[in-house]
Amino acid sequence: MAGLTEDPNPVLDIDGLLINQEHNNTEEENNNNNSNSQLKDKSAVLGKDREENSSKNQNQAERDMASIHRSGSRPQLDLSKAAIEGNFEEKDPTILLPNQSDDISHLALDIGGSLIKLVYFSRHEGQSIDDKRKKTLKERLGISNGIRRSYPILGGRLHFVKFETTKINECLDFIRSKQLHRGGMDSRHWNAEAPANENAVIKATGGGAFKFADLFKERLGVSLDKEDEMDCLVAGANFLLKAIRHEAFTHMEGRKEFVQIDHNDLFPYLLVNIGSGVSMIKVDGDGKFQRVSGTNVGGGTYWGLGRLLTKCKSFDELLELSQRGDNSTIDMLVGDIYGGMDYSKIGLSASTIASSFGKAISDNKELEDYSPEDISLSLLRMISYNIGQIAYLNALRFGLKRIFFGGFFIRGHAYTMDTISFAVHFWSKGDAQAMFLRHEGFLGALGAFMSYEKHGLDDLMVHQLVERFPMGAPYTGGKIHGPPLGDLNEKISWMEKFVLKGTEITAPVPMAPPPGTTGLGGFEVPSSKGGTLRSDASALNVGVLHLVPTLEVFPLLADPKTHMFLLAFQGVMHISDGLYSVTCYVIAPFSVDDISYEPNTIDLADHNELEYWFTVLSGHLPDLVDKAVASEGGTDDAKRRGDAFARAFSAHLSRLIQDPAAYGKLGLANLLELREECLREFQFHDAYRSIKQRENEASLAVLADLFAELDSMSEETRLLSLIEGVLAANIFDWGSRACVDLYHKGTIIEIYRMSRNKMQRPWRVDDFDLFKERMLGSGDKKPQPHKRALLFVDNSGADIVLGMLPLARELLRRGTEVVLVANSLPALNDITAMEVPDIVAAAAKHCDILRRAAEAGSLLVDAMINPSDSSKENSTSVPLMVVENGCGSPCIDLRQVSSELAAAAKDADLMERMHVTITRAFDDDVQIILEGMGRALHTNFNARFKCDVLKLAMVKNQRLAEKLIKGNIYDSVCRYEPAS
Ligand SMILES: CC(C)(COP(=O)(O)O)[C@@H](O)C(=O)NCCC(=O)O
Ligand SMILES: [Mn+2]
Repeated sequence: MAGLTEDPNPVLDIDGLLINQEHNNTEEENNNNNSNSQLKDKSAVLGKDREENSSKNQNQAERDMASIHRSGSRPQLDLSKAAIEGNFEEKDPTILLPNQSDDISHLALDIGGSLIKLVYFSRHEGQSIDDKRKKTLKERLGISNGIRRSYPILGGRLHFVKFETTKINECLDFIRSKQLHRGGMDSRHWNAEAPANENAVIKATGGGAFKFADLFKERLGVSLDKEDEMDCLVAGANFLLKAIRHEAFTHMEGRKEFVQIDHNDLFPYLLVNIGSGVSMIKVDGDGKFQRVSGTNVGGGTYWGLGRLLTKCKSFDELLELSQRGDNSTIDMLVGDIYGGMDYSKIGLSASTIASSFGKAISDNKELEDYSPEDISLSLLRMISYNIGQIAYLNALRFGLKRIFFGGFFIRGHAYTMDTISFAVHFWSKGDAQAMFLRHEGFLGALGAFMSYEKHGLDDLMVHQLVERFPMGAPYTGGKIHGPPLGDLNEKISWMEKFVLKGTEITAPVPMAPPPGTTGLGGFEVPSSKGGTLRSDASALNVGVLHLVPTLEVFPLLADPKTHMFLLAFQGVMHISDGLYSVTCYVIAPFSVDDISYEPNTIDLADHNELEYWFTVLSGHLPDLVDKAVASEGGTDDAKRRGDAFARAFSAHLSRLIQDPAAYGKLGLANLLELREECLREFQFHDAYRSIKQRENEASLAVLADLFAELDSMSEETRLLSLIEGVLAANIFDWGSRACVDLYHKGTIIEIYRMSRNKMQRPWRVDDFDLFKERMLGSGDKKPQPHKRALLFVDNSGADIVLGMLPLARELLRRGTEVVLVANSLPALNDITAMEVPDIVAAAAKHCDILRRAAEAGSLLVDAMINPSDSSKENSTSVPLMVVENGCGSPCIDLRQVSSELAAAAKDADLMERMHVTITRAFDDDVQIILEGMGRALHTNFNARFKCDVLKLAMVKNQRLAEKLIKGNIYDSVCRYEPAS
């Protein structure tokens, strides 16, 4: 690559643009001061560019808006026929939107003795724009529009909210403010199309469904349709255990571990629901269960006795007291009886509780002489152990190995869970396992929701559910969680108030010490006791469940357990060249549960890793906020949102450092995605917009020269040069602190050149020779090119323009169809699927191969230079296509990708005919190329595929380089793995 790296080609120098935004600002200021003539010259070029770009920017802005709508983050309101309901004089009257169909909501309730639990559904259909590219792509990939089912859940969200039963009026206000009681349901059927009606019915379970029926009728005009509590508990638990990936977990000695439940081996199990009282239910299948036992000593007992004995005002206060208690002052321990010794013969340590509250009989003390903290702890342990023990005995009675505990007694309280686990472990001698559920308190409400006919929930599969944790969601509803949040403005005000109050969600949280051990001797104090107890609000670790029926598992993930379901056998058998070839019909919708794929490479269960990445992300925050605010014009509104975003994201980090498993299993990819989602929540839809645009323009300006140089090379030199180009250009990464620091030191082209100069082989991971052999063969043997290549592209600017596009061009030249796979939504400076066609169109001006391929892939619909050409259907080239990947993150979890991408991963010709020849797997025809740190290192580094895969990335973080490849920052990874 002599020209680009050594010769100062004049074309390369036309863009002296500095890529750092702050740097540009400084540049402009310097110009104003006339203090730097060199910079002044550059600024002149900049100014001209800006004028020329203003109309382009406008187009871009329009497209961006389209993309925003597509993300579904800003539902469009249909205000036609809007009317104020009730009293016009009222302060905040309810406004009815009869024609609003985008956000229809449906509701089910579980009204218990102490808490009301609500599950409600809001529809947010993605407003996908079906442009010509998409339509042609759908035809080509054989994607039908018929994925939609007749059920109402087409895409929407399930929300989980709770209120104290004593504050039922707040609950009613909440339902009214969100119009949840007008969800369009006739007497029994849940019907999204039905108009709001007078005889609306809401499904409800729990004793309060009877007690408060009149109040609901009076206040909301709705009837409560009562559902059996046990039916609901079981339906809710079965749904959660089947549909939510990280729903069940164990909790021992302060450690939470998620359990992967095999759906084929879920039943039978024991469900222990700890509410005011306790029910124990043997569950044998969907709708198949039996209440086998229970105990009247439950959550109500703890709260009732606790209130009498300590004068506490709330359940949470009582629980909080227990954190600071010492039960040995009041419980009689084995050591008290045996003079401080263990009763080792029967395995009881000195600290085992021999008799709860037993010391009170011999002490000459009154109630006032015991501390409320000690009483609370003693009571909590007494009740938790008792429940654990009875549960185990029932499991033993029916030969059940698994016991799931739910109900709001647990409240995510680590000490309670440890105590129950300890009892089960102790009495079963480790044979049975106590498991807990993240949605522990919502089993009944979910079950009530599922009792609507045709709710569509039980059709959903794990990969169609995405859980998001917007700020405010877990805190919504009732005084204990703050007011119901109506809009962004309210959310921001609430965040501001929250911080002013100095409540724990934003307070700096000390790094938790590594968990200690309890010891096996007996009922010791579990180690999770102590430290700060989170408020009930923040302990409600459930997010909003997004139901996305279009998501699919990436079909090329390899897994030995993956099985295809043979639906019909064609019975054709023929012998050719000594090979038996059997053709059969196959439908292969394998379930994600069969896959042992783990997207994350870095395990954040390692506390050192967790601490490191949290520090890195906190460090990025100020800079990110600056970029985000600038991307929205730096207005006061943007600044306020920027501030709220920073607070919200810090609050998430604080929450997660305290309890890393709070939102489910946590990997680095989840953290990086959480940051993007949090930006979107505060309506920053593309923080790096202008940076991306500038880098694209600078790179496109030198592309023709790059093509000319590449074309003058031999096939072998060119292939090496192309891979070097991809690795070198991956340096343009605004998510890496080191790289951003580097951008202050030079122009795009200078940095690109420097990066190319450092590309000498061998790279730290270097499978290039293997890749070359697959591409070019060895000796006289010329291999068959892949039929199709999927290129997972990463960053905008040089990365796509000077790295991935030239590689795509090479593959096209060799007769391989190319699919560029790009993000659905922005993340850092990653290119999105929406932006790629413009880049391709600009590049196609310099290159016939790209132009013909883009035409063949219908990419040049609007941007085509010669409109008459674009109608030519019979292009001779293999096509270049673009698909969105279904994500808005710098990483990719291949268990949940867009249906477009899934379709592109299947061999279109063969799959269309729905048959494969088993002598040759269709996957052999496909090759995938994963590019960038996020997609090839942080995630998928260890993933195995059914097809050939090339993983390319520059490592832009010193710690990751040391850890993953025993190398250094800026080392390169070129990993080639033939189909497995
Ligand atoms: C966010 C990223 C994964 C993006 O990398 P890319 O996929 O663009 O190569 C990467 O920039 C990253 O891991 N950054 C955080 C660490 C750091 O600042 O060094
Ligand atoms: Mn990136």
